[in-house]
Amino acid sequence: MPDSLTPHPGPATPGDHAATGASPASGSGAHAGGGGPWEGAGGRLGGLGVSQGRAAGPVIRLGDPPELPAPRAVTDPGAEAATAAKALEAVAAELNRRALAAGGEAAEILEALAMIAEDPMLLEEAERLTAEGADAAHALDAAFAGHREALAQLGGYLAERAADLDDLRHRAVAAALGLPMPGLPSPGHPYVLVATDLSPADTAGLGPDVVALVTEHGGPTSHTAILARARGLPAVVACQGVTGLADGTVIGVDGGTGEIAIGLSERETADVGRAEIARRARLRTSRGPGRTADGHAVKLLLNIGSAADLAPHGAGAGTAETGTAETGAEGVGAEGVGAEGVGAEGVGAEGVGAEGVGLFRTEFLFLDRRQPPSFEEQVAAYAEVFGRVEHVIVRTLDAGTDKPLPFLGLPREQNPALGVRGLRVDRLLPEVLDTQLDAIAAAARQAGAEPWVMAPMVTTVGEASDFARRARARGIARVGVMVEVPAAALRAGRLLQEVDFLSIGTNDLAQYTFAADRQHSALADLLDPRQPALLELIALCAEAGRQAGKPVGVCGEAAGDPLLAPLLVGLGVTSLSMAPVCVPEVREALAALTLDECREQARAALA
Ligand SMILES: C=C(OP(=O)(O)O)C(=O)O
Ligand SMILES: [Mg+2]
Repeated sequence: MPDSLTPHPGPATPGDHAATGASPASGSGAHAGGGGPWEGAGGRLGGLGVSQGRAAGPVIRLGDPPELPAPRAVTDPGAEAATAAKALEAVAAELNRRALAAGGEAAEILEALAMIAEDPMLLEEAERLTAEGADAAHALDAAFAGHREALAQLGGYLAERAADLDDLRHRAVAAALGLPMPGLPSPGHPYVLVATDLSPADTAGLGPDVVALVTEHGGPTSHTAILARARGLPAVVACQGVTGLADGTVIGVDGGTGEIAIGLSERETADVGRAEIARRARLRTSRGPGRTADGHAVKLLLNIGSAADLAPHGAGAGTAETGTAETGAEGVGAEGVGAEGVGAEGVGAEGVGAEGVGLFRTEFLFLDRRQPPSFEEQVAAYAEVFGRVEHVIVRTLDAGTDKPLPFLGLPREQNPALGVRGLRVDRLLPEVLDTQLDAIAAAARQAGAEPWVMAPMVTTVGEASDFARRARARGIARVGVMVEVPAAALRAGRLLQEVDFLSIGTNDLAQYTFAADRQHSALADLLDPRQPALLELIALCAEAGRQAGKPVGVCGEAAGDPLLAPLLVGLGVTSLSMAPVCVPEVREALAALTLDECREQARAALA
């Protein structure tokens, strides 16, 4: 049975988000597979691609930090303390000035940095050191070093923030020495900015002439990566040796694969620019089923909370794209939209032409209420979605922790994330699940649909088999479970003897694998879905699915990351379910690589 949302021409998608295409030297991101669209006579470097897209242009390296001269004999400690204070003031003033000019997210970052420069503890430490005989520059250097050390010892995400302090230190020392403050070059032409590490202040202050970023240090959660992604600027971090390139060397940067090609010709540079413009245009109109460059089908599905997350019925009149021969049995096209599909007028969810709904989070119907929704109300809400989308995976109520439902009257818990949540609510209130399964079955009959149904937070085989029995007893043909707990991943093969499919919730699976609260920003590095331990669990599930001949998808946020999607496919998952905005880029990312290349990425990540 084909699973589909009718593809239709929709509004511009958020894939078109960068200034790079506006610049003549800006790059592509066409992701034509293994190597870039360049020869690059000067060889290659490799790093970690953290922001999709390709660009080419001459390298300009960020100016070196000021050299600290030998300590001076101090005759007037008060004057040194005043110089140190003025230097910190000047740094804060400069950052605030740039914040005003930048606006938005960049302004917030610059203002936060200005506040660090104004931190009284920093000044007190510098004053203490001048009183002990240090000159202003050395006092500032030592005060920043102390703060930096404290951060670095905390490790992980906070250690990545140490670079912020280095940048402030360079600025403050330069100000104390009467040197110009180090900062971004403005050569008046497009260029690739290369640096040992880029401070948030620098990244936030980037002008439109920067077409790509490459740094020698940095990680996927660094500000460089986050801001580059937000701006759609191709970026590569952890690129060893890049600062050894001479200014003016023309390089090609692939922010997806992390490849740097050195010594591009004028023609190659122009080709990269054209390809990038074409890529962005393609993303805007991207349609069709998910598949790799060699035709391996991977369903691209949507995460929704209600029918309102689908485009209004009838909004996207017209030209449904027809399926093609390579689409295969699981493909989607005009023929995939039957009477039970989204309708002849061709409504694609948000116009992105996905192949169905991979995660219908039903708890949104239950939130913010004094009473649970009635049986009839539930039937109407589910039938509305089933009537508009042919392939829907509906998840039963996932209450608890971040989604509390007061009317359930669940007992207060010391540690709710490890308590009665998801399917576990059924232990206390079995009628909630029974009513919901009844409502799903009734809605399916009403809409003439065959939804797949899955349970959240399943931990044991016993839970899976009980859930499957109760769902099948109501005529629900395809029953699955989410894999969000390591115990479930470890028993994936056994679970698949009970159910028809698995859907991996990487958000919770990361939380429970790394014992790190998924909402805790200071633990973001632990929650990074690239962590090999998480990837191993995903691989276990995918392999179990392959052996059982049953689908295993991913519906956590990781599925919508175009840098991760190929890797997940390489691990063997069969579908990716994501927020609608993510679909075009993920589709594009998969289409650029063969299945073998995806597998190679997976092998490398696991290693
Ligand atoms: C998709 C998931 O479920 P939710 O984010 O709703 O907990 C997940 O945990 O990855
Ligand atoms: Mg979850």
